[in-house]
Amino acid sequence: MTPAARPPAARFPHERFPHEQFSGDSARQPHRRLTKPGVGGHPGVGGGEGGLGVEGVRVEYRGVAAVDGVSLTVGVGEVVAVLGASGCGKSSLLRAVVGLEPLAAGTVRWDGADLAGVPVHRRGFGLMFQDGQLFPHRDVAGNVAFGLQMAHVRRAERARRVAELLELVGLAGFGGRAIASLSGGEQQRVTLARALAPAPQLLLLDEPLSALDRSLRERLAADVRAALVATGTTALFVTHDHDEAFAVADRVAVLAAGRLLQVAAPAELWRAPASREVAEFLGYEAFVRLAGAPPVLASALRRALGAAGAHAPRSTVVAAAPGAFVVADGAASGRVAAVAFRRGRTELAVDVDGAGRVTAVAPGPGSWRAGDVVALAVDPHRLALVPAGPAGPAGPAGPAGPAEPAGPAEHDAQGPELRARVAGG
Ligand SMILES: Nc1ncnc2c1ncn2[C@@H]1O[C@H](COP(=O)(O)OP(=O)(O)OP(=O)(O)O)[C@@H](O)[C@H]1O
Repeated sequence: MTPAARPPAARFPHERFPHEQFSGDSARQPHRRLTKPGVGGHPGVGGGEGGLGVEGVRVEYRGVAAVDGVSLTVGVGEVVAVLGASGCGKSSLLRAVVGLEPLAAGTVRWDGADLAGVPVHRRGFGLMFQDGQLFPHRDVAGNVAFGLQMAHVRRAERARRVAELLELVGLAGFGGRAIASLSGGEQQRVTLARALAPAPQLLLLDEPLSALDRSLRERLAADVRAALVATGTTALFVTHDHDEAFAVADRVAVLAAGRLLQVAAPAELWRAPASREVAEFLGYEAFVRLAGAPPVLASALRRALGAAGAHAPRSTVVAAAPGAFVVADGAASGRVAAVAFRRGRTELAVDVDGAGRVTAVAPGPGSWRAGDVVALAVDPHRLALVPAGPAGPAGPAGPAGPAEPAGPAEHDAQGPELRARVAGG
């Protein structure tokens, strides 16, 4: 049971969360088709009128910006994850969207209409939190039916809807179970079903899985996505977990210190981070400026990129993720600093001239020891090209200096030229 499954006593007997008061209109919508409209071509994606439009939003606490000029769209039926480290302003952004936080600047629109002055309960948005805040005295079905009851949906329709949603979240037959008898993961499934029941026009999920252990989180992230897709729900999903963001979202928005650094589909974000800051945040660990790198390393990276159809100009910085270097016959080499066996593969900390210390991998266990020299091949799927920093093509050899920040634009700040070069990489 999640620690905070019990709502505060002050909320009884009305059983109504201020942030979960659904507008009658949205709650009375007939159940949406269990298919997602327009997957991959959502109206509103890329700045259209439909769905959520956040423009230049700033949230301040005592004059200090927690969210600083964020612009973002979520198209109808689209799932966007806001990904960022703790304290970067994710929850503040979400609270501003739902109307719980005043805007110091900017606008929040739905279907093109400015929501300034529209109270929380009239926005038709739903919220789901880390702690599900389920009603402990209601059974599972009673919890899922809550929003429908508030909207005076008829009993038969309610029962049909509850059964459909419980099946959708993998809890068919759980309707009569007491909340206290459920595991943490099952409780979050109930919370999801309850949040989806009134068919909110936008569902905002704030770290909904972070109270669960990692393996459960991974499974549930896939199930959350499946449920959002099946119901065609438009959603903004806040998380600090990269894997979760990549598993759940159509597009991922990277937030740091209140600023939006990049918004892109998961594969695009991984392949073409807009800046070194984004790449580091995604876990890229070594940055090599090709011009000035040791020739052996530069040509090994070039060959790997070339094999994947990517062309790297001399000025490019190549970012390498853990596992980009593989212990195998290859042109590059390095000296082993440490060895760790991890579930079916070995990870070696290897010092590579020009790249610094990298995490190289080898299949299975091995007999490497610190000080050994190992040959390294390069896995192009763990490389990315990031824009060169201010030092430019004549920059220092070895690990690259800091790259220029990408700026706050919603769009991929990398620019069409470099993106075209990495296409297929
Ligand atoms: N009510 C408040 N008063 C003052 N400062 C606040 C308030 N709420 C948030 N902050 C500050 O604003 C910044 C952003 O907070 P926010 O909760 O939005 O970040 P977050 O990315 O959601 O963090 P986490 O992942 O840890 O929940 C933090 O520095 C936080 O301390």
